[in-house]
Amino acid sequence: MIDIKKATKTFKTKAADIKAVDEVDLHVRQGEIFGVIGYSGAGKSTLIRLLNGLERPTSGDVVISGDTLTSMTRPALRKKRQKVSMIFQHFNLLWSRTVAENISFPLEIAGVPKKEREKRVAELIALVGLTGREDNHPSQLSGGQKQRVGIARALSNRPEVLLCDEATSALDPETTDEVLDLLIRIRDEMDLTIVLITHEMHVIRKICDRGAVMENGKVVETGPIIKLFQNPEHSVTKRFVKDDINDEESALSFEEVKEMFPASKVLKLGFVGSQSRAPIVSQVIKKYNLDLNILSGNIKRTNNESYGHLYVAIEADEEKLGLLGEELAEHDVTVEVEQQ
Ligand SMILES: Nc1ncnc2c1ncn2[C@@H]1O[C@H](COP(=O)(O)OP(=O)(O)OP(=O)(O)O)[C@@H](O)[C@H]1O
Repeated sequence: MIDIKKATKTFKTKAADIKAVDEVDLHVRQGEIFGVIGYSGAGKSTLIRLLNGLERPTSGDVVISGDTLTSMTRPALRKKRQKVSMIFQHFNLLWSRTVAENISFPLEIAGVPKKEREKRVAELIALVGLTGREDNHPSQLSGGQKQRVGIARALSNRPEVLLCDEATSALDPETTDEVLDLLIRIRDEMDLTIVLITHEMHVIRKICDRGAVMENGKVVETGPIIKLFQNPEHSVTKRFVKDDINDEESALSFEEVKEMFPASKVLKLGFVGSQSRAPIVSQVIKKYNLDLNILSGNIKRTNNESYGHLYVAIEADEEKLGLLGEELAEHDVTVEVEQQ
């Protein structure tokens, strides 16, 4: 659906040439929610501006549903840009216009007749859950409601692609979740392709199907979200995952565990996929008649799977541990014996 082919964007400044995007190759599939994550200055905003045609790559191509943005005429690009819309961190609403008038604005620019505009605006207001707020001004709305107006406005011209630029960064966690749920719903209902940029890993975890990690203008790692979380390879990805998990591993003192359970071994059980919620561990423990103490754990949900780990102290000899490991491995639960 979207193909970014060896795209580079260099800004020439007095001091130096800055490669904000450096030979990026990315493919985004139709109907997926694709997340780009990176720390400040990684090149995310520049990448998203290449996608909406606001910047032209210095070299390389950006292709959206078969149209190469880099070789389109200005009028054709203007038309295409109506199909690639965007929502912003600070909403970018027109403060003198009402909710309905904000949503109607892109339709006016596109020359849609008044009757049709009114019908479309009413549909969109219902879709984003703002019925009754049509005549409010943005200043009368909460942050979450403002972003709903931003989303409705972005959808007015029935876009193929919705770009989200840190769209939830100014919202509290609960409102963030509501807006993310809305994005999932509109993707499902409208078969939209969504690309979002963020520095918040939980946003990626909660709604994205696949993602890319950027550093210094380059994509350093890409893949399905569950893979990025379960098995991060690049140091930047690892940092993001660690921040998200807020890992308690370091809090685990083996001295304390040894004192409490002198005859036990400490195991780290790793989970990925739907079995995380199934009672596999308790079934296997019962089967081998073992004693188990849970020390700490962390199971997280992505948009459609779970992953995480559990530290347990367990009393068992080598043979039983071997059998336990084999049986859990059959259910895709990994077992590591921690050093003591
Ligand atoms: N118009 C410009 N002129 C010169 N340098 C620029 C321009 N736009 C971006 N840059 C530089 O390109 C690099 C990438 O910036 P970009 O804004 O794309 O990163 P980002 O990941 O979106 O960061 P942030 O989250 O802080 O916006 C930075 O070093 C930035 O200073």
